[in-house]
Amino acid sequence: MRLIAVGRMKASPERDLFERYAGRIRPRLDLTELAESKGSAAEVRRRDATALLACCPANALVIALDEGGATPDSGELSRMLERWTDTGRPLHFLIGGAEGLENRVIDRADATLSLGRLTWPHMLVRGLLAEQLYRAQCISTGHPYHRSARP
Ligand SMILES: C[S@@+](CC[C@H](N)C(=O)[O-])C[C@H]1O[C@@H](n2cnc3c(N)ncnc32)[C@H](O)[C@@H]1O
Repeated sequence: MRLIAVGRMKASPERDLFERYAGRIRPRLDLTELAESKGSAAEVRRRDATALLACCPANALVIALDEGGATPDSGELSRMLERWTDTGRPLHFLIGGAEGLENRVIDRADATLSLGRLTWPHMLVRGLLAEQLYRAQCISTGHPYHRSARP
């Protein structure tokens, strides 16, 4: 599994959060960081989109992180992750930069995923995603990390 994200993360609490959970995911979640683009908002979105898409091979199953994407609960995400994994295609998760994702990225994506309607800082989204992927795997394997009080 690969995460492709705009921006280079310095040593920070956000980086610690990402590494804590990314290190627990199997197979590991590899990170590709892209340099922040410069220019107008539209140029930044276009350059980010070009760079993100260039990292996705034709056979990749692309999941774009976007506020307007699908909003599964953790159990549903667990089942989605199982289905994506079962395709045998390499999973590529994409996180945009400060200007968000151009429509080209959404159009290429096989799925979109929202972490809620609130806009999160893109560096924090990495850690949130890694935690949810780890949680999804724990649900699939019955690991007690995930506790659900709901049916
Ligand atoms: C700071 S946000 C960009 C906000 C931008 N104004 C927009 O409308 O997309 C940077 C990136 O973080 C991710 N992101 C932020 N909040 C998110 C959320 N609630 N769900 C999923 N992804 C999110 C998306 O990939 C987004 O492109």
